[in-house]
Amino acid sequence: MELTVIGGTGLYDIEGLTDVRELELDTPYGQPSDSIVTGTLDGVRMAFLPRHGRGHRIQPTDIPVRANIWALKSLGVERIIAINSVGSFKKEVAPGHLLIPDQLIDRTSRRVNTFFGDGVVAHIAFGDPFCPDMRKLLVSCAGDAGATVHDGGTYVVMEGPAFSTRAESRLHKSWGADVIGMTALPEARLAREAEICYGIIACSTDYDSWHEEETPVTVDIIMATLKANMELSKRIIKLAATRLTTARTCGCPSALAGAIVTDPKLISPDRKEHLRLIAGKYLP
Ligand SMILES: CSC[C@H]1O[C@H](OP(=O)(O)O)[C@H](O)[C@@H]1O
Ligand SMILES: Nc1ncnc2[nH]cnc12
Repeated sequence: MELTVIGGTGLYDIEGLTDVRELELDTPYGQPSDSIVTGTLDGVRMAFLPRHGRGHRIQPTDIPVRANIWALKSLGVERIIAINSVGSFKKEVAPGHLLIPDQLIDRTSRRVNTFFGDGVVAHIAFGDPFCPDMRKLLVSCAGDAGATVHDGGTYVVMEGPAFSTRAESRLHKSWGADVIGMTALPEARLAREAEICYGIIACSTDYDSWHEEETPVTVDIIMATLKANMELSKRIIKLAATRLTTARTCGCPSALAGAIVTDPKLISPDRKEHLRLIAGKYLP
């Protein structure tokens, strides 16, 4: 599978695929958010998974992120483009603009964020949470697709589901963050543990709740720019599919090398088997 798209709010299917198959997968972490559609887009093998499920049934806290990433890894996925709607903390990142983030701040509180634990300790490097090559690809494809695109920025991940208070919004803005959403974590962290290249197209839909002259964000406000943002995202996905290089030269394919600190002799055969898909090459 050369490329995978995880769709967010407003993106529940991908158009133009041929050789379409719909896979209902099960994983050690339960079922993914929905069936995974695979197919070919302009000669490139692709997979698509909507993180909230079709019909938007799953709230951010309840997204089965480990099942989603495990299922994609089991299909041999090496690269993920994630589509995320976000509120903006910067006047210049207006609704309708796109931003390709390079940093994250974790403000979630109710999510399991690792495949490890249960007797196995692993500390991946996450200083740069996004694949640099995916970021470069997304910035160039977004520009060529006609988007106003901001290269880099910090995405605050909040728990939700309610939007921020004005005070929280001002606090996040004062930290120098650029955008806020509810879904980039633990998705990015689990993709890194699974050694999958991962990049986000953050689609600005609103000014969150900090702006003195604007109404604090509501779903209605978000809906006003959602359709145009998703049309742009689909154009970017198409361009990205044609511009993939075959071999990965970033650090993502070896993200787990040296990260597992537990003495392998102390890891039970059952636990090793459980982790085989994610970490098998490091746990002989
Ligand atoms: C329905 S607006 C709030 C919703 O939109 C974002 O979703 P996603 O990141 O999947 O595009 C945000 O994180 C919230 O889940
Ligand atoms: N302001 C906002 N806060 C959290 N998630 C969002 N998704 C889109 N806009 C958002």
